[in-house]
Amino acid sequence: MAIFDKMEQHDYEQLVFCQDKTSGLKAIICIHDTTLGPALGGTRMWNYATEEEAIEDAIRLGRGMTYKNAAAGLNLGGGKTVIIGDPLKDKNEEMFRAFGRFVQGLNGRYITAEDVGTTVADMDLIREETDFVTGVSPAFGSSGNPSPVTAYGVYKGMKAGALEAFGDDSLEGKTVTVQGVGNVAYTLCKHLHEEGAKLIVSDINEEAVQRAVNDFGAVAVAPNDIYSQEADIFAPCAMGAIINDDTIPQLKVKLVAGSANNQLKEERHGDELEARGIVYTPDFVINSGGVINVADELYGYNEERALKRVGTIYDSISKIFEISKRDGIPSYKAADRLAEERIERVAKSRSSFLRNEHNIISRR
Ligand SMILES: NC(=O)c1ccc[n+]([C@@H]2O[C@H](COP(=O)([O-])OP(=O)(O)OC[C@H]3O[C@@H](n4cnc5c(N)ncnc54)[C@H](O)[C@@H]3O)[C@@H](O)[C@H]2O)c1
Ligand SMILES: CC(C)C[C@H](N)C(=O)O
Repeated sequence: MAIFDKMEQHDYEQLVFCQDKTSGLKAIICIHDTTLGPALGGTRMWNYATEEEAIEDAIRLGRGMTYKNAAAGLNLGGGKTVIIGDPLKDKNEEMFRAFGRFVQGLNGRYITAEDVGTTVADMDLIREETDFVTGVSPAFGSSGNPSPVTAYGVYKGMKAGALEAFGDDSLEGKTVTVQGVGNVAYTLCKHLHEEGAKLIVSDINEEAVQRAVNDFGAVAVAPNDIYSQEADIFAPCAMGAIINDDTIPQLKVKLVAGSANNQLKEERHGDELEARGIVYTPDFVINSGGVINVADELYGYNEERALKRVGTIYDSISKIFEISKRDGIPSYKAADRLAEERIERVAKSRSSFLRNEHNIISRR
């Protein structure tokens, strides 16, 4: 793998490889772009089959955070970490503390939080070693687990998507297929159930499926059968690249709206959804509730302020559909444009300020 070629392709700033023999830590921190501010993005722990797969995930996710933070109007750049290992078997205290020391070594260029496979308890361990972590226990004045807030944002964004797809933003009576009923999707299912939606769920974890069946009357299907269900909305809430050549022809829905990062395997899959008349709510906009919530900690966490801002995901998704129609481009491109234009504007205006400008870290 030609790593510098890859970094050059999408203009990545920095990849940091972190190794600690005692704890077994093998982590890759990707800092994609810090034009808007320090790179904020979660830490994913996953049992990657190869190191190449881990690097690929880190860089795709890191770039996604640049776009997410920019589109959300945050003064933050984008980055992400992947830790190679099984989150159910390989975690230990020393691992997260060693990771925290690596984060501290970056002196604020990167700020971490939760992602798939990591929890508030892991963030508390990281906090023992660094100031640059969010999503730690509320007892430390933090916002805690970002997942329920992400779910609230996805719910709001799904309603905006429903308005576009069905001409009405009510989800009552709609059938929603949910792929992966983990931390985010469990709360999403709760909102959908409360509004009167019917749920069809799949997960590779049988316990997670059972919980959704028991708590929300969801119908369970096998993981590979989730795409072909007769439904109105598909909510991908597990891993990325699930909108691809195999899955698109199976979809019978009119709307794709879920929390997973990097849902489109390639950009052309966004074009394909558009061509088939399936409305797509861009992933990094609809799932930005968690990062908006943890970013609020950098100003001294205020729940009311954070939730109010997360609620505006409805308007952001609607705005993307407007740009999409105005410019005659698919929604994923409209979202990219929104983020890229903001980064360009800020980069231009910054050139007229002094180097020690007002920034989020200096205000902590
Ligand atoms: N947690 C957040 O605040 C947040 C914020 C933004 C985006 N996201 C993204 O949302 C997605 C879900 O995050 P989460 O925090 O809920 O993670 P999670 O690990 O709690 O949940 C993911 C669930 O997906 C299941 N899963 C994995 N592969 C599957 C497959 N092939 N088919 C069906 N189920 C499968 C897992 O068993 C798990 O239950 C991830 O892509 C994550 O990056 C999360
Ligand atoms: C900063 C975190 C809340 C990041 C989150 N896992 C996301 O992908 O947005």
